[in-house]
Amino acid sequence: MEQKSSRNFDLLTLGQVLLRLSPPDNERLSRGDTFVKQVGGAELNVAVGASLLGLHTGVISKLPAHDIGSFMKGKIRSFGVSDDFFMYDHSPSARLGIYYYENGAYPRKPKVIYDRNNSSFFSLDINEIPQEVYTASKCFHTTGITLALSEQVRETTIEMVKRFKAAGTLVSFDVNFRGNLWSGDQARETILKILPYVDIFFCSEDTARLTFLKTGTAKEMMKSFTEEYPISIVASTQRIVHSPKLHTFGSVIYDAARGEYYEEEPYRNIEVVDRIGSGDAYISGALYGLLSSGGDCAKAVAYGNATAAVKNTIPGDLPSSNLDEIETIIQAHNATGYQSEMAR
Ligand SMILES: O=C(O)C(=O)C[C@H](O)[C@H](O)CO
Repeated sequence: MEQKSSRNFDLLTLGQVLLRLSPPDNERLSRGDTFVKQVGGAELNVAVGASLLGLHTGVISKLPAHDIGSFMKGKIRSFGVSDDFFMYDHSPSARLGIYYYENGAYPRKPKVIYDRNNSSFFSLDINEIPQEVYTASKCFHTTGITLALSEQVRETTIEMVKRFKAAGTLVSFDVNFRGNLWSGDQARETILKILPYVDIFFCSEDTARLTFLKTGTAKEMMKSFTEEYPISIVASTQRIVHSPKLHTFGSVIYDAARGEYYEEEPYRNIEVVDRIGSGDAYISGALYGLLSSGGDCAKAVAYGNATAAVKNTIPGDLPSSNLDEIETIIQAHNATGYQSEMAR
């Protein structure tokens, strides 16, 4: 796995930053008088998680040039994530994407309502992205959410993926399939166009089967991506939902150059408070593991699993663990097998 040490950033992510509005406690979206403001967006979540672990990260995005944009910018900076590559929309109709989230409580499911169409990010054009971005970072990460947003954003993203790859940047991509943004067929058709440029690929077993129509075991499917495309690393997370508030989380990583799979005992009996963003937290930990070690997949599994497991226990989209916390949790996980013992 090649890393260019002269690059200023370890990780740049591309995506829409979203304002999340949730009624407090278990109140419903259709009732109540108050919303809690939170900050989200899959690619921002990854940049925040990796920054808290110690990587130098930034987000490439487009925000409205008004107070709501400033609120987001302040929040993002407070996590040490750079706004060097923010573009601003000065038009009178500039707006930030919003999503409304209602917490679930068994047997009522959680609810997501997007209000993001035609927000400022949707006008992101390849010509407004500064050329220096393509050589600014060791790794570039984006997701299927960004590709799903609009034709304009899709074209910009595909072109950026190609330019980052051509500039020698490691390209990381998470399918992150959202059925409320596009269909499986649309996702497959689009993502297959960028897989020739992807180095690190995050794809769940369900998505491999349902979206990419793969068959076989989870490990066979992971390997098959690397046989069809020049992908170096495939990571797949696994979640078992024992009850709405009690989950098991683990992952497998396949290293194509070594022809080896890496996995560890999963985290069991996670007390889930808010699972949103835990997949992104996993990616932040896995990329930290890879980028801080020159491609050690065992480290990626350990840091990815621990960062995701902890995120599940915290409200909001963003990870909040620093390196000390994650390393303490990894040590406890390895030494005592506490989570494993509890399940036996
Ligand atoms: O759903 C989206 O598009 C978001 O980006 C909001 C959340 O932060 C994201 O889903 C978590 O992965």
